[in-house]
Amino acid sequence: MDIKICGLSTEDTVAAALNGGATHVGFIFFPRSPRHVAPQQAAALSGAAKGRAQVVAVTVDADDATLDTLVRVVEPDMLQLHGEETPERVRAVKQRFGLPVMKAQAISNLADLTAAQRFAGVADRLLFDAKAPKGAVLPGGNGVAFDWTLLAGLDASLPYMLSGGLNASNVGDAVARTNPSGLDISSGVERTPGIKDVALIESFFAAIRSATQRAA
Ligand SMILES: O=C(O)c1ccccc1N[C@@H]1O[C@H](COP(=O)(O)O)[C@@H](O)[C@H]1O
Repeated sequence: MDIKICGLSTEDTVAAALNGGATHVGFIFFPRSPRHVAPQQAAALSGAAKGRAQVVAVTVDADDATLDTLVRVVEPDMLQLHGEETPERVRAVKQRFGLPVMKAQAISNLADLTAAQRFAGVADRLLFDAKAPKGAVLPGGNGVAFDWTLLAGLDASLPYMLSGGLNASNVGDAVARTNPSGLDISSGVERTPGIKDVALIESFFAAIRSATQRAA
């Protein structure tokens, strides 16, 4: 199972993610987020991940000029589009940059899952996240889970990562209920918003290990 630790901003937490077995490390490029990093900072941090994990640049309705800079400076392996991007926009981004795209879809009901099917054959992967609470500043990273039972019977024509409110206490249950091809976590391994914690990252990986051992 792929595991993405998202919203990293320090060397020690990038190292903890990689040592724990992260297959993806995510950097947030959204100025309103407490996890926002400058492209040069992400480029420096992601050096440690080269050859060990995929570097994911997370953006929200970013324009071409912003993406041009990110792709040039950070050289990510994948773009995560976490805004209101349409299938046409996803197609255009893939064509312009030649990079795989993971499209986030906010989920609060079955209609949202149906809407996600618009990206079949367009995005390389989906990321199911909870719909942001009313008044939230961020479209993701709010530490809120959605009703995982909505995923039962999902036509899994697209691989997806499960995200939204995951932490060491609930990840075992999440895996048992949804059997996703990937997991994505941000605020569940933080001490305070934007401040990742090495011990919480280690606990998260330990919880995944015991969940997968139980399932085997
Ligand atoms: O984390 C952020 O600040 C963020 C900002 C803008 C778009 C996406 C963001 N994070 C993504 O949100 C999900 C879930 O986060 P959490 O575990 O519930 O805190 C994760 O995919 C991040 O990539």
